[in-house]
Amino acid sequence: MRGTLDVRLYVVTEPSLTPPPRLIESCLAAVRGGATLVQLRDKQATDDELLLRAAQLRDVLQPHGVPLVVNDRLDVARKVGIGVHVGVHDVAPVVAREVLGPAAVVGWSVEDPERMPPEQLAASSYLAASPVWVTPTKTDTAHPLGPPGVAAIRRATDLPLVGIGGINSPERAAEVIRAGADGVAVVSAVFGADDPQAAAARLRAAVDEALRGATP
Ligand SMILES: Cc1ncc(COP(=O)(O)OP(=O)(O)O)c(N)n1
Ligand SMILES: Cc1ncsc1CCOP(=O)(O)O
Ligand SMILES: [Mg+2]
Repeated sequence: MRGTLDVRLYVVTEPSLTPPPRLIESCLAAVRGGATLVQLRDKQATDDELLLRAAQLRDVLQPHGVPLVVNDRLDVARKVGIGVHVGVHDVAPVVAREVLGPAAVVGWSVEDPERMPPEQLAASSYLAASPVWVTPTKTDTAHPLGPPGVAAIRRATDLPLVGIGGINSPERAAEVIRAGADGVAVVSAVFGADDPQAAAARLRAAVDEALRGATP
């Protein structure tokens, strides 16, 4: 594993699949199945709702040693004492790092391997190759990178790297790892499954097996 952050199975919430009454239960099921990192991604919640959900999730994940990251919202991350994931159209990793301090998890989406300024890399805890494949879960994405795009990012940095987007099977998860990623980030493959724990376990097993075969 590169770095100290465990990104092997990163689950990202989505209000239509993890509605508020089921949010905590769904995330805990994913963790029981082997999720190593959780992102609270909710663009519909009010500020108060997001703050409350973030604090509750932080508290239930903490005994499992699974870090929580909030999507986009640096203000929420700062208030709740959690990490943040930022994309190309959000605040830059250098800004997030300055606000959250050296110990925080700061994740950054990479949509183009040619656009990875060293100062942003230095401020990031992990990178997400985004998207690897087309996905119905998020349609306003950049052009899919495919496994070759993941490999190009891998050649440019040693930071922990996940692929996200369209990773809808253990086979695709393994393909992303074989391209050079350290883990996979998924929404629907876990939270859209009838049994999120079992789905997470299958993905995690595929990631672990592919990692065993990957060159160190
Ligand atoms: C792990 C991970 N990777 C990529 C994204 C996408 O971020 P972004 O491009 O900022 O898009 P939104 O999620 O904000 O719609 C992500 N959230 N998480
Ligand atoms: C949040 C996000 N960022 C890039 S693709 C994506 C959605 C991934 O969803 P799924 O795992 O269901 O394809
Ligand atoms: Mg964003």
